[in-house]
Amino acid sequence: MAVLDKDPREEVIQAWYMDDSDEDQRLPHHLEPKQYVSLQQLDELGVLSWRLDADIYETDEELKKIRHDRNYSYMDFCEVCPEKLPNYEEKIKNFYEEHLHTDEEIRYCVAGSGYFDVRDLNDKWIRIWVKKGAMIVLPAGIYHRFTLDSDNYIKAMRLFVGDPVWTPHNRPNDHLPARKEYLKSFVEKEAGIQTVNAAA
Ligand SMILES: CSCCC(=O)/C(O)=C/O
Ligand SMILES: [Fe+2]
Repeated sequence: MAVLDKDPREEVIQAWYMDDSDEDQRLPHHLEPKQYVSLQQLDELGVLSWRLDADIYETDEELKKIRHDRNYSYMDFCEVCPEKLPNYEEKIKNFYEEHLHTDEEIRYCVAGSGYFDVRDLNDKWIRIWVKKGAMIVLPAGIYHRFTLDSDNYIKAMRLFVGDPVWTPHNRPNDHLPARKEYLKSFVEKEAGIQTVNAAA
């Protein structure tokens, strides 16, 4: 019997559908019963992920290759805690406003942990828990938000193609080309599947 190895990403990235409660945003907000979302399902939404060795990010060849292949020329760090992040309270509030960007949001958690929430195609919230070693890419045009978890600390590497643009476009902003392109990619995928089926 073939034994399937566990995907190493699952040790540092987990995702699940959220409940609607107004309780503290830093709690997990699982549905009852819990409903997990696979990395494959995230991939289908355009959310890419890797597991890297965060202890060696300065010399890591795997990170170097991802940056090279995807043209991530810009890099800095964002440490989210009151002592290190200027205007902490305002930033925390803004990160949790539902928004989109006109470019990918690329984050590599090198310490701590946090939640990136993304909307699925039925507009339901999926909570993505990233821990040390998790790198994720949220595609341009996806509605999302970020919050710390109850450990209250994350240090994330931020990557970007060229000069960074961090502008959040709060929902609703459906007229933006990035949003339209994001939604169009699903129509195209669907059409592609139908073309393959018709040819079979
Ligand atoms: C962990 S990085 C802070 C969150 C952030 O940069 C962002 O843009 C959230 O959408
Ligand atoms: Fe964002």
